[in-house]
Amino acid sequence: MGDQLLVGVNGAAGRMGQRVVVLVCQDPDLKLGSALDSENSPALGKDAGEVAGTGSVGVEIQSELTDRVDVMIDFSMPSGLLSVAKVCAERQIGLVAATTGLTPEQRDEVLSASQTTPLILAPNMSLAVNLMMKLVREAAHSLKNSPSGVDVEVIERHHRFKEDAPSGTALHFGEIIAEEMGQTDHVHGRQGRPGARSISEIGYHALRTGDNVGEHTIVFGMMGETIDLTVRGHTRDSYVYGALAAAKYLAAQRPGLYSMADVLGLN
Ligand SMILES: NC(=O)C1=CN([C@@H]2O[C@H](COP(=O)(O)OP(=O)(O)OC[C@H]3O[C@@H](n4cnc5c(N)ncnc54)[C@H](O)[C@@H]3O)[C@@H](O)[C@H]2O)C=CC1
Ligand SMILES: O=C(O)C1=N[C@H](C(=O)O)C[C@H](O)C1
Repeated sequence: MGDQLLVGVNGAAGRMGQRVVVLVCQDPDLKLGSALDSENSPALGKDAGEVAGTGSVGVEIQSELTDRVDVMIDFSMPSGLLSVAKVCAERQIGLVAATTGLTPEQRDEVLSASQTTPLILAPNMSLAVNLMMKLVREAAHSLKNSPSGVDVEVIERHHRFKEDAPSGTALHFGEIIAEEMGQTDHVHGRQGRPGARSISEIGYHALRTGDNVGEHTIVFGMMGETIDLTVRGHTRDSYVYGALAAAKYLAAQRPGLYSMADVLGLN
């Protein structure tokens, strides 16, 4: 098994990190090399597999990277991503960065790691969501000169525990639509008397309900008809499979910034 890729997981005790631990251990091409979490995590010192409910895997959760890994997968918090990006940049470890809710400054700091190491920074690792990004771009491009005007609204649903809103994916859908159609105002919810809707707006609506693992609907509203494009996750594994594909892809790359479209062959 000497050819196995050694994978580190940052945020290993979290909802996503636990599923990454389980699916890395099930993949014959991969081996769990390190499991990291916050220095305040009650999971420190525990076996990552035990925490993930899959039985002992012989890797303890630690707060610092001491073991050798080939690629790091991060599903943590902005502070966790910033720390691990610095380490990956210094040690030239490929980084799959999946954490959302970064400020523009934090995003730039993470992106700077691509000067010395292969990097993917993507708000969504799922195949279906990345394909939907292509479809939404095509719809926005085709509708941009619609004579009656098109109102675009982005609706997302996530579990009650999610800390950032709107989702990183919703914001990215908005960026794609604005690139194609030219809207300049990003409006988050509406209340009171905001007045008639302007065509220069993209509206965002973030629902937080139960254990929903993630749904996004893009509404293209016109006079007389509407197109709704929806993508729904059923389990968190949809994101993990994409992250594992990204880790394998980065292992063969030179330092630089890569995209999930590169990984999934969607370009
Ligand atoms: N790009 C994608 O496809 C996806 C991205 N996400 C994002 O991944 C992130 C994590 O999501 P969940 O697992 O649901 O959250 P979670 O709260 O269940 O897990 C986060 C984990 O990170 C740990 N953590 C906090 N600070 C840390 C630090 N400084 N260093 C290392 N670990 C630290 C926490 O202790 C926790 O175990 C969120 O930003 C979420 O939006 C989630 C799903 C898919
Ligand atoms: O926190 C989540 O759960 C998710 N976060 C990502 C986001 O903010 O876009 C991706 C996915 O929707 C699940």
